[in-house]
Amino acid sequence: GVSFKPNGTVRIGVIGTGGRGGSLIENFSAVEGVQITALCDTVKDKVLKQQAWLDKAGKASHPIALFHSDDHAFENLVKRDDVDLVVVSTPWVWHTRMAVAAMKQGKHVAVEVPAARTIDECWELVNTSEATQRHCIQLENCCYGYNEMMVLNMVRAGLFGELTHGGAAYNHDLRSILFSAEGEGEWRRFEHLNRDGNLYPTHGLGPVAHYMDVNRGDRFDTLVSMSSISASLQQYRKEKIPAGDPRQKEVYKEGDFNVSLIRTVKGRVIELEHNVSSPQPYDRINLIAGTKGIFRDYPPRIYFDGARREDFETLDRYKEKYEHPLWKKVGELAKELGGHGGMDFVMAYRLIQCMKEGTPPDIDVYDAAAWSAPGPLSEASVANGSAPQKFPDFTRGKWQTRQPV
Ligand SMILES: NC(=O)c1ccc[n+]([C@@H]2O[C@H](COP(=O)([O-])OP(=O)(O)OC[C@H]3O[C@@H](n4cnc5c(N)ncnc54)[C@H](O)[C@@H]3O)[C@@H](O)[C@H]2O)c1
Repeated sequence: GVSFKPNGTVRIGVIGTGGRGGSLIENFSAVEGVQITALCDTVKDKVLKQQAWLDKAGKASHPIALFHSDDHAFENLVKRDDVDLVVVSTPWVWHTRMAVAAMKQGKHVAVEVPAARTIDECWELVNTSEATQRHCIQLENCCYGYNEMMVLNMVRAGLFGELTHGGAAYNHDLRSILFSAEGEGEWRRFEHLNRDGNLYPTHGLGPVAHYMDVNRGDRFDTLVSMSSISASLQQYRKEKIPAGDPRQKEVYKEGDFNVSLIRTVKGRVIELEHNVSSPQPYDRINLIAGTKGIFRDYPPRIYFDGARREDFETLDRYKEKYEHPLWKKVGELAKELGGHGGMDFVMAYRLIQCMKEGTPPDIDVYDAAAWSAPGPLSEASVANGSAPQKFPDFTRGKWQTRQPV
């Protein structure tokens, strides 16, 4: 809830200029009043490629500082006095370290998902953000999707009545990406070697947490989790990767399908799934239900108590009234730019709006910690026969008085 000095121009330093970093650079630099002033990656060519893109797009009228000497070059980027906001888009093991370094140098930081991989890292983010009074924003773009924002509006208008349960997932067939020779294939498959749980909880969970005012009137309390056997990556590898390839020797601990149940302090329940290994269509579930109705996504459909028909209907007849004002305002440009159907630009636009006005962001360090925590908590539950795990109260009691987004 900490406001800060408004920024006329928001000067951004980006750490990690790979696939996602490039897309974030494109979306942030499309927002008026943004300057990308510094770029960092361990691969020099990736930094140069982004610099060339900014140059060609006419967005490099100011000098851009480049860092690519080694794994710790980011420590020099975060020290610069021409950076207001640091964006972190690196492999997961680096997220917390980089976010903490940025805040300690007086910068707000926007970090890719998940912001943390362990409960200790979650606390490190919270403690550092509180001590430095700098914001740690988790870049959860799915909170800015068209359906998610419209449904949030409908929840606020009371259409679903008292909320009782939700559903969330990251079900995405990443097999070819996990075995690719570049990009995420260089690091993401390794997360499957020694971990078994929900490795990527925030895309599905963030929007449901917003519907339920988690950390702002309610709070995640307990989690139980179960994982299936690990089979699909081995099968895929057998079919697609040459016999002598060293990857044939890898042993994957991560089960193909992980399912967790989260109970909130107010007694609501969220079912949370993770599956990046099986052949399947993309699905974040995105379900919210209450005493008056239910919405579920993929495909989007809605049902309200008292409807004459017994089946779900589409969202169409609700769009005029409930389309979110942010989508009304920048939706056309967002769709033109295209990142994940436009949600990436809406997120960038909204975050820059907060940075310009000096107002607290929609997703703060308490959300970053609570939405990332199902990663380590599900691992602990799976390792202990699905035993319940308690969420720490990262807000230290403030969830009871914090106002909804
Ligand atoms: N929100 C979304 O929709 C979305 C989509 C894709 C990826 N992501 C997230 O974005 C992050 C990056 O993913 P990606 O797909 O771009 O992966 P990537 O492998 O393409 O990019 C990561 C980059 O980080 C660089 N890097 C690694 N260690 C570094 C260090 N110490 N200092 C500086 N740079 C370093 C790598 O060289 C690489 O260029 C991940 O956390 C991923 O989960 C989010």
